[in-house]
Amino acid sequence: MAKISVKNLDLYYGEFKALKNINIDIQEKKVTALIGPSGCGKSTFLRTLNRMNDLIDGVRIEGEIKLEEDNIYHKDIDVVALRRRIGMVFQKANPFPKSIYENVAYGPRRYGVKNKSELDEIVEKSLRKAALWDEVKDRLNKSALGLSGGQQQRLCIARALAMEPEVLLMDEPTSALDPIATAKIEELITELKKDYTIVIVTHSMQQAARISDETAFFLMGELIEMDQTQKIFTTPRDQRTEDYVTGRFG
Ligand SMILES: Nc1ncnc2c1ncn2[C@@H]1O[C@H](COP(=O)(O)OP(=O)(O)OP(=O)(O)O)[C@@H](O)[C@H]1O
Repeated sequence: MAKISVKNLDLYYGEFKALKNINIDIQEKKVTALIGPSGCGKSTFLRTLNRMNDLIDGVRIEGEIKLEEDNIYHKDIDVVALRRRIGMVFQKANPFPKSIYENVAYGPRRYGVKNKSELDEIVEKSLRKAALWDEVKDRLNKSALGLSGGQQQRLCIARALAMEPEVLLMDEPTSALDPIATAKIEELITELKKDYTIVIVTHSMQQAARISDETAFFLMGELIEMDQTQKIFTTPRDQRTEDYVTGRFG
């Protein structure tokens, strides 16, 4: 089933057309990988899904994106509520300079959860889901900035999960991490897709092949091809996809 459905999407930065007539269905509770050479529009596309591009001056968007039945660019949509439903994790882990506990409790508290035991429960549940609880349970009140890079990234995932999103957007979440920390995040993503729909931008084709169910290949603002990951990496339909996944360009 399509969780997000994108129809005839164009995006302009001023005069520059960065996305050209994109049509994609993103499947519920699957991992969808976005791949393609630098500058092809992967991050721009990812950001259209929870309207993060709204924050950039001069951006114009045409076309339609639906989250289930809701048109997310409809003028009456509550963007804050939308971003609760579609959470995001960035390339560089960006914990707040606060305690581990406060990083996770921050969002729920802002949305009105005041009760301490309720917050404790959300914090524990989110950290467990992010496979971080065992490593931090004895130092919840220590600064998040004292964690390793990989732990910080899992904390950012826990912070996103605390908002109980339906979709998680990840923009190159492991590109700043070593292989062991990367493997942990990949394992976590595979676990999380049981409950969440995940869209991940990655520069690593090995990573896309390891963790995603569907892969979309972008080139110069166009979606060239999208299919089951295995198909994209073994028998793609388009010559340009084949050239890219076999390393002949990019
Ligand atoms: N804020 C912006 N203003 C103007 N142009 C932008 C802006 N952000 C991105 N672009 C342009 O849009 C195009 C797509 O950029 P985008 O960052 O989405 O590509 P990408 O595939 O994610 O690249 P990378 O893999 O290097 O992160 C590029 O030509 C880029 O220069």
